[in-house]
Amino acid sequence: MANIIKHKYHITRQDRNRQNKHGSLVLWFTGLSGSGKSTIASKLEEWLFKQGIRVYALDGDNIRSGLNKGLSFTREDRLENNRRIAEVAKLFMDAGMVTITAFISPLKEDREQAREIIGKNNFLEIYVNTPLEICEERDVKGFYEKARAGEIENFTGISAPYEAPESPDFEIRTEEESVEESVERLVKFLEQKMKL
Ligand SMILES: Nc1ncnc2c1ncn2[C@@H]1O[C@H](COP(=O)(O)OS(=O)(=O)O)[C@@H](OP(=O)(O)O)[C@H]1O
Ligand SMILES: Nc1ncnc2c1ncn2[C@@H]1O[C@H](COP(=O)(O)OP(=O)(O)O)[C@@H](O)[C@H]1O
Repeated sequence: MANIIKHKYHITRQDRNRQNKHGSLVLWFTGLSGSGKSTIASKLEEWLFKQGIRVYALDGDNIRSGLNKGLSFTREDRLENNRRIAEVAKLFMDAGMVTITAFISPLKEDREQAREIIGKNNFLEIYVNTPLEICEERDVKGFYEKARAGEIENFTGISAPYEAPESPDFEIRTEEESVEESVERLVKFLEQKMKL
């Protein structure tokens, strides 16, 4: 980096964690469109917030319509989308938040890049494993129908790939459990992973 000299600030993530009385990390949700990422992430955020935990969820609404406005769904832009999300998630984590991200992050390279930026000890991969047929049946936004009709190109699962995580830290099968059950399991998992 040319002519950039970092100023050393003195309040550390550990100082913030101590003040908050809980740790901070990133819960990185991945899954197809309509798999349930936003629904579960939002309920988890609500649950943690009500417990007094500092939590923030990054989702399409606050990223693709703001910071990442202008990025498309080509491979190159998705990788860049996920890179910026990971950098933002890292800042939130450093600020002491339990940080939740809910993006498709379709390829292993998207998630590996995020893990590298955030740091492997702070990164939990949460795979919302809902079969394509079910996502398509739900078709929450009507995008699958459009993608099948060729009206949306590079649509994940239809005309662009999704690589399922091989060994996620946590897996959710939404055809087998309710949102409430997933959140309950996630909270127990988090309690084991960090001091909440
Ligand atoms: N071509 C294509 N493929 C997949 N998804 C599409 C596409 N075009 C628009 N959308 C809508 O954008 C949401 C996915 O954006 P993400 O930022 O999560 O995607 S990615 O991680 O960069 O792959 C996704 O939202 P979710 O349904 O919340 O996953 C879609 O509603
Ligand atoms: N067990 C479940 N967990 C999560 N979502 C579910 C479940 N069962 C049905 N759904 C529905 O599936 C849809 C998932 O949509 P959404 O959360 O927007 O997915 P994504 O963010 O992955 O695109 C919602 O309409 C939700 O109500």
